[in-house]
Amino acid sequence: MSNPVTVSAPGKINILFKVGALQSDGYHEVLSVYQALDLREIVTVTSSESWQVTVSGAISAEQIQAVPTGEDNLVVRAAKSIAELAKIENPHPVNFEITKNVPVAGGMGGGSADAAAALLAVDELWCTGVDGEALIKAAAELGADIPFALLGGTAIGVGKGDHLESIDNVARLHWVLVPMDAGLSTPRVYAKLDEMRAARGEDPRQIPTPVQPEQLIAALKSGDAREVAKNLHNDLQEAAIALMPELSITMHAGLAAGALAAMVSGSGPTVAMLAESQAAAESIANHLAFEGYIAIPTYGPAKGTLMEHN
Ligand SMILES: C[C@@](CO)(OP(=O)(O)O)[C@H](O)COP(=O)(O)OP(=O)(O)OC[C@H]1O[C@@H](n2ccc(N)nc2=O)[C@H](O)[C@@H]1O
Ligand SMILES: Nc1ncnc2c1ncn2[C@@H]1O[C@H](COP(=O)(O)OP(=O)(O)O)[C@@H](O)[C@H]1O
Repeated sequence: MSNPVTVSAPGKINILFKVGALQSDGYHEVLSVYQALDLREIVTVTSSESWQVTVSGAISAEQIQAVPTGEDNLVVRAAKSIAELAKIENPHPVNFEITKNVPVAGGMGGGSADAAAALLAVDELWCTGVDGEALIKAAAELGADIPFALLGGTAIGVGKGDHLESIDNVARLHWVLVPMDAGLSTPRVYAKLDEMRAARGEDPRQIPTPVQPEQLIAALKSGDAREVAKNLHNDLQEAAIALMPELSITMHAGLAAGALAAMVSGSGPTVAMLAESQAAAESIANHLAFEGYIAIPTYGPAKGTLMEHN
């Protein structure tokens, strides 16, 4: 029996998210400025008699129950893609213990982080030696956000969000995250955006390719959170708010509590609020908690997928 392997991977926010044209495969061309956050998922893998997934963590019991524990969990699919890459016909079953710190179905890539951690952990457990490029390709096939969960830091993603270029020397940003009780389905939010675009006479298949956000990149390097705040934008936000109107109330509560800006994270419904400093993030989180919100202060950029001390 081999020793357990533990790997951690970060949740993310999209500091900027532009949605271009709907493609024939049902995906949209996007431009995403991702930032990995210091909120990490931890996945421990052990050889087992059968495939098993257990989920625990700092998030609510309802959220934990929303995570599938069968073959449809991304960690099991990740292991099977490693087996395929390494040409292992009858892979030895794996027990996965997932410790979640990222809100579920919140637009923060928690499932993608679990998958990224599982790819690395199973690769190590089975000693397959699948190399970096093959691993990244397998990641992209499992989900558009998984290559970024492997990479971490701050990066621009184009294509489906999976063609990545790191942005170096990004100053630390302090965020407050407010998860909602219910989740939003990613495909549903994209479909709602297409519907809203069509209703105002835009053809969702003819949206121009998003341009490089030079001003945002300069602001990220300058360390001026106020400049970053001016350049936050998420094309999916209007669709997420249309599906869950109370998001506007949460965003206003964040601004009233002192946030420089508030936006829906990715496909939502988590709201990400940018703070001027760590002290400001803690103060905003305290104000919001007093009003009954769950509010999590954190920061980015954080490291990508990492082996923990095994
Ligand atoms: C919106 C974003 C922003 O980072 O993530 P979340 O905020 O949900 O975490 C991503 O684009 C989601 O990435 P991810 O959740 O990995 O997507 P996938 O599993 O590959 O795809 C789920 C579904 O989302 C839609 N999808 C995803 C990516 C993309 N570029 N265009 C799309 O239209 C498709 O309907 C697809 O079937
Ligand atoms: N390991 C996993 N963790 C969370 N969700 C998972 C996992 N595997 C599959 N899922 C499914 O993926 C959906 C999206 O979850 P998640 O990645 O947390 O959110 P988002 O795509 O909004 O960032 C969930 O509703 C859940 O059913």
